[in-house]
Amino acid sequence: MTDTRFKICGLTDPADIPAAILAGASYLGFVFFPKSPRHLDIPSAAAMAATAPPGIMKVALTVDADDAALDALTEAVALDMIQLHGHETPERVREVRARSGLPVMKAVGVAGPEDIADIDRYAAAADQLLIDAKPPREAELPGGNGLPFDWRLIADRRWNVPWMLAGGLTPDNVAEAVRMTGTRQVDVSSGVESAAGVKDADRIAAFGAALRA
Ligand SMILES: O=C(O)c1ccccc1NCC(=O)[C@H](O)[C@H](O)COP(=O)(O)O
Repeated sequence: MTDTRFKICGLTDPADIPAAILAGASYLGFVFFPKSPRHLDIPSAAAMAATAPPGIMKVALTVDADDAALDALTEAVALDMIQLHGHETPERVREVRARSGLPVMKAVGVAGPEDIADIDRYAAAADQLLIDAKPPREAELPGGNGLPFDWRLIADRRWNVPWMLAGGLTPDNVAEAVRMTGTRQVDVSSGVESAAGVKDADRIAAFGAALRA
């Protein structure tokens, strides 16, 4: 399992960056969604991203952002990828890629077999997919809810773009998730936190170790 790449999403403290790097993360995720406990303002994100070593993908997560918001982000923060975590259509995914000049990862929520067709639809438009648990109807946040979905739904599926498994992953269950789905990449947020929006360096290290075990 040593080649499983991972993203630590929702970094809020400058100290989260060395913790994620030390654990072996390939991607660092910054959330731009004011309702989230992980929301960052642009100057804070720019300062944090500037401390990341070369070769680590710095990903901005946005939710149904308009062009002006995306332009403000991409002008100020040294980014390598944009993650769209709202109701963006495949056409909007293509627009964001063309406008930003950055690769785009589209999050697709899965709750049941009826959601698998959506993954196929977005695979034709995005550079990467993030296959996440669909948020419960009453959830305040479209992601970062610490909920897994039934991994058997995607166990035998492959797409023609790179994809990441997300949703409720923890140091304790990530090895099983990789085994069941065959994914080469995973994403975690609340599973490596001590409280909402507060990353825990020991849990980040344990997550990386679980993928190397
Ligand atoms: O993390 C957030 O606060 C967030 C807010 C708005 C949209 C998406 C959000 N997170 C999305 C992610 O990429 C998470 O890492 C992914 O949903 C997995 O989260 P978790 O189940 O907590 O590991």
